[in-house]
Amino acid sequence: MALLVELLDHASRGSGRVVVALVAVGFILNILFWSTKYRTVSGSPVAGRKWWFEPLIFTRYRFLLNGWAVTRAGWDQYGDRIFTIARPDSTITVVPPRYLDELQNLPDTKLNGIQALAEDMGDEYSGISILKDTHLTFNVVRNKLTPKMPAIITPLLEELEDALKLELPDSKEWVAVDLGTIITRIVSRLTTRVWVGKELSRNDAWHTDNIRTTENIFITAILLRFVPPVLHPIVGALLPTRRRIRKGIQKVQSYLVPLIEKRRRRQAELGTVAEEEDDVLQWLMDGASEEESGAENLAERYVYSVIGSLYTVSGALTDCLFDLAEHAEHVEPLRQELRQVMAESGGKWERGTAAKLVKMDSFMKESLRTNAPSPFSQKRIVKEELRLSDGVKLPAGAYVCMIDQSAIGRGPDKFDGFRYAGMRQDPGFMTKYQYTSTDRDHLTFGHGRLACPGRFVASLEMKMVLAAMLERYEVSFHPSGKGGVRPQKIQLLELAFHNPATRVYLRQRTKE
Ligand code: HEM
Repeated sequence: MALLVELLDHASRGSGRVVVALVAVGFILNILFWSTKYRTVSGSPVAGRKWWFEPLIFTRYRFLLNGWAVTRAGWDQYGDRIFTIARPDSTITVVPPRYLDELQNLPDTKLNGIQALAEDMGDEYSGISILKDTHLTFNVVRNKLTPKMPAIITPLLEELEDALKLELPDSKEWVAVDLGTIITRIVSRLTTRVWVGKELSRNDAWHTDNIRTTENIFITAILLRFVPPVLHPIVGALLPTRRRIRKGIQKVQSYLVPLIEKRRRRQAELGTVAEEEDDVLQWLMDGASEEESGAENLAERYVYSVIGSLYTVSGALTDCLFDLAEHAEHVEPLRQELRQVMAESGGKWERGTAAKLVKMDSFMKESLRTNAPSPFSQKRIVKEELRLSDGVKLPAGAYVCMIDQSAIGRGPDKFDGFRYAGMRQDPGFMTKYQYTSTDRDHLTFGHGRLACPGRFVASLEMKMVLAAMLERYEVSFHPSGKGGVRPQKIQLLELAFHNPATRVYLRQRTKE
């Protein structure tokens, strides 16, 4: 945590020794050892290059410090054609959204999504390469967890109740809190409950170990992006975070390996899976290939698989709560909808409750539209040369992606939390504008064959947490409960983080 906070804190001030030193070292190494991992479409223009003769090294480091602005400039200048983004570690290719339909469902042998994800996230140096060449987690989340959503409502609510008591302030006065960290811990508990059960969801050390390991994976991935790929074996070997990841994995294995072995022994005795063990870990165990099924391998796989669930949901939830604080006019209508929906089910959260929270769904979608975690979507490695419908060729070995237009502010300017609720009143658009729906203008969950399989669970968990927060707390950026300024996110490369120094004020509501 300390290293992440340090890195982000320095980055947020735009100077600081850490970022300046890293940029300087990366810059020199890049001049000396430049190499690129990915091929590009010949003749495609480079986004953010100030003059045609500007050495590309400057464009690369402009992207590192100002990636969102470079992407925006690329979109504005070349949006409807193929262009490239020069990252410090490689050059990637941006294809326009008109190719979405023909690219979205191509098989892994032609366009590989998990390879692009792994290579962006530090590959073998962070250890995430263990996920390459397998769809185990994807299949488990899509085919097992999502259909089981009605069954996880009760355990999630029980876990949430306990987590709120532990993590949130018990005060009727305004109290300053680090909401991002609190929400990460709450989401870690919810995720653990659904993935491995109650024994670990109530284990504080488990959450700390998991969260720290995930942070070290992120830091390793980010730091490697500062230097050219030819140096990754050397820099990767020297990074202290890499050793910390190994230690973290060993800790997670020390919890999960005995659990997996215990389950296997019990299942051998009973000849069946106990009801309380019907969870994500069990489905991973059941679906694993021979090579994946060793207890240590499964435990390691768990760490990398859960990242997609933990950080995305906690980031999106924190944004929703910040949006509630900033656009407080939405709070009462959201509470009113919640009261009405809960009254219809006698105060109980039922199978259909989440779907009835149309205003909340809309608020979450608007929050995701205006706070997308990255301007890029549909990231893929081209495995064999592709000829597109208009004759353009994407070479094998290219990294291609699309721009999520809303992420770079090319959607409506104003935040309107009920925009999508309004659009859904037209019966033709009832489902098109749900939080979990994806299309060319809403790519934050991806789109097509590989679209995020966990978005339905994400939506359910987020609605539960938001409902609890609306019922029990007021949120503000100012200790008086009014006004205050929402801090800017920290942007580095194509990533955006909450500033860890951000404090939000919470106050318990008096019961209605
Ligand atoms: C707001 C929350 C979330 C966001 C914004 C998000 C976003 C994404 C995106 C952009 C992708 C890549 C899609 C593509 O390549 O086309 C993805 C993939 C994935 N997500 Fe999510 N996600 C979220 C929550 C979750 C949750 C809660 C889970 C698990 C329960 C999950 C599990 C996965 C998995 C397994 C993949 C596939 C990785 C692979 O290709 O194997 N996500 N997600």
